[in-house]
Amino acid sequence: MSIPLIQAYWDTAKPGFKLSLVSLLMLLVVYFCALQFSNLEIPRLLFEKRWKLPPGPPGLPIVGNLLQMRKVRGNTGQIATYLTSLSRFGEMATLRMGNSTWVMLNSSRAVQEIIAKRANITGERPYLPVASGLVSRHKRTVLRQTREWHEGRRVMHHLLSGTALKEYEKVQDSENIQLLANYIERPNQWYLHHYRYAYSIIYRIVAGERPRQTQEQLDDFQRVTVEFIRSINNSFVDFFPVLAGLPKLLQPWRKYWEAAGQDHYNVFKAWWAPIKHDIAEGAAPPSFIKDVLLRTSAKFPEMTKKPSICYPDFMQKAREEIDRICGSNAQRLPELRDTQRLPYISAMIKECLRWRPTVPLIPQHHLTQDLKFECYHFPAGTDFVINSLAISQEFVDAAQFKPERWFDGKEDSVTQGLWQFGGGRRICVGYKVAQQELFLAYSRLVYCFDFIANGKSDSRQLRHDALDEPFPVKITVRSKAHENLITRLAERLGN
Ligand code: HEM
Repeated sequence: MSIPLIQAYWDTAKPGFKLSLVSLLMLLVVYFCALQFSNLEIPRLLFEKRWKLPPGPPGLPIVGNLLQMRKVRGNTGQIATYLTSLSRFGEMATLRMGNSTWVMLNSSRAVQEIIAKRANITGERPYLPVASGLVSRHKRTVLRQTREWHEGRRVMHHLLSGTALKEYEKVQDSENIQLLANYIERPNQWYLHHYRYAYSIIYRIVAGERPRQTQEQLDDFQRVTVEFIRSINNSFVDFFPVLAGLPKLLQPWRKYWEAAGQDHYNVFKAWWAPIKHDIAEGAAPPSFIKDVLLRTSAKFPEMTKKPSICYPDFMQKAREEIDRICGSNAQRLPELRDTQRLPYISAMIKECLRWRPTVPLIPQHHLTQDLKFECYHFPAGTDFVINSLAISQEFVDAAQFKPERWFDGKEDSVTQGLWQFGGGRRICVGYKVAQQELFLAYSRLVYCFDFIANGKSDSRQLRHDALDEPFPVKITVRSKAHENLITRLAERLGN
């Protein structure tokens, strides 16, 4: 309704109606203020003198820096500029995000000190009524430390590391051969193949069998995963969680997010139903779900990331390294057991993750106790955010893509010197699986395919969460011998 219309309506309204409307509005304001006070945020701010936080950019009253962040959100180039610019305040910078206080960790040292060394008090997530509540029904594992989270995390850790990891090598190998075969059949749909590769591995680990979902179901799964990731820190309400305490009638946003949550639930339920049925019938293969998940609750893996674009010079160097081991005439594919002998490939993976971080804003780590650190004093409730974009600029010649910078004997560990997988108690539980996946994908794609740009693209706009092609690239198989190798292996697997 436009302002003149509201004015006209107001002028003709009966005085009794006006009075009740004004009273209602006043009641709402009082209610909102009471909620703010009971939330402990306001008392905390009133006694702010006790606390000493790092400096940060000025913001607006009430919303703080929220609008600045919202303006750049969704544009990888702009968000990179904004987040990188926060380094001008030092190793840490404070952002007021509505009711929340974000302390951005702009240096590797700060992350090491706050997130890794003090993991016991920085391992919680903030309360996000929309992303965690309405969209995820408090079930997604990236969120708060409920009893379910502890159990889920313990089980996933057991599942995704140690000796279990060795057992997945076969799964990763065969799904990777499928990826290569898909590249030969439909090279222009490369981005879809990567998604299938990542999710097939997780599905096989969890369900113990190859996925049997239709393309439509797969698309739905990808869509809800992307929607969930986009919902994190997206709604205004997540920055003013007290609003979630209003009577439901006064929460106009609720309907939209509840519908999204229901949709996500339906998609997951459709995936889960056939496995559940097989287990009930005793026909399910040995798997994680059969052995463990039924006793806890269904957990769904987070979206995995795709290998990034490779550049010709580095591609050439990497290829020469592989050729020395696998032969330039397609004698065999690189294997996980070759990792130690292919340090350039490992370094290239780390450099891709540093150069264009796939997770620009690592989800907040919520402080559960007051913390004195160096000259600062942080109140419990502060959110620490690993600013991976700022950290990626700490390197010499940071703008350059230089795999060699990682030659320190720890090239094959994606968590050494890199925070792309987070840290502390919340470190990505799947990073070892991801590392193996990335190694197989990078080494084999570099070995078997040629990549050239297929049109203009801005390398700062990689659109990692895009559902269509994130950047234009033309892909051709390196030689007939490489094609034959892939086809032969795919046939042998019956893929
Ligand atoms: C290139 C691939 C990947 C990247 C860059 C990545 C990155 C991340 C990051 C940054 C976090 C948050 C860490 C923090 O808050 O400190 C995270 C959490 C998580 N990741 Fe990954 N991840 C990847 C692959 C995977 C895979 C393959 C799996 C599963 C097999 C996985 C499962 C999880 C889970 C369950 C969490 C939530 C952990 C928690 O909050 O307790 N991720 N990941």
